[in-house]
Amino acid sequence: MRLSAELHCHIEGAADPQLVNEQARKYGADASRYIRDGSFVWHDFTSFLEAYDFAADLFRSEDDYARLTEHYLTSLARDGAIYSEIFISPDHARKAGLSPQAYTDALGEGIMRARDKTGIEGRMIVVGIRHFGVEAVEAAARFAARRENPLVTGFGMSGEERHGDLEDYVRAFEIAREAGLGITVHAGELAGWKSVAAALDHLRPSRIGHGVRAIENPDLVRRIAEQGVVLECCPGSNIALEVFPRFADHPFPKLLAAGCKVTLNSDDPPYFWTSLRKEYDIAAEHFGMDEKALAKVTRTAIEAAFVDRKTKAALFARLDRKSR
Ligand SMILES: Nc1ncnc2[nH]cnc12
Ligand SMILES: [Zn+2]
Repeated sequence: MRLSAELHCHIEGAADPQLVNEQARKYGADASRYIRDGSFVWHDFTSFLEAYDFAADLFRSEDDYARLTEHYLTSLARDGAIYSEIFISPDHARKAGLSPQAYTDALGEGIMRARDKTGIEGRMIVVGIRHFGVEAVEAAARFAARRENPLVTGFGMSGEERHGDLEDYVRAFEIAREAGLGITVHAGELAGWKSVAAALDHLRPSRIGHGVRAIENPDLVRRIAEQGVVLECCPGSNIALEVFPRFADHPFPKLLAAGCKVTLNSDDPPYFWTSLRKEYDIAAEHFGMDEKALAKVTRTAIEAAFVDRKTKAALFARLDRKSR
């Protein structure tokens, strides 16, 4: 089996339509506006976020979140994943009626259960939601910085990239950095190369969520390669959201050829009709990558992981055993 690792998946966005329908029944909600014929319904980024927020609101108890995480990571491991970082959103939990601490501990419990069953290692990246505003993102950073759950190892920001000015979010990222958390930020997905440059200038992340629209500026691509910034690429998501028209137009192969560190990720898998395994298959089919090149992508992900050195060494040992 091909081994893989994932750095970019929003846990609320990993709940498949069947599970969301079960949650809707449990809480007496009507999901028919957002799920039809067993598939999520949306037509652009704004309506995607609406469907996402609706589904997230149906995860309300500690048990809901623990089961979601256990279920997602167990299926990921069955597809060959040995490591996964999930984006977690205390704001979504609070809206659903759960405290950030209870939410994080429940997700941590799900991670541990999946590890006990399959051996997959998991960590959490707290994200602030950009369009919820600067105050909310700073509050998420302060929560992450307390590091009350040891599996929280990173901080990031997702949401509507076209909202607000990145410079206004500097404080949030400084709070997280001072706490020793790994830093990543969504940029260069819905907005162009300038958004990626601004993220590097102001937030100094070691990784960028997406970042693919850096391709619009060759100097920026060179900068990313030279600085060793890791791109969390999500090709299936990009095609579904029409960031690029076809896989043949996706810049992944060009970024790789330019020396950028690239990884493969599923983002919000059922919304974009994908999975981590499908992303690797897409790279094989559309980007001409052989198994050796895909194994290198997995190594890049482990190298860039927000995880302690000992765990990282154990993950590399698993990859080495496989390649012998
Ligand atoms: N693809 C995406 N971009 C920005 N924010 C998100 N939140 C969940 N999925 C996202
Ligand atoms: Zn994302």
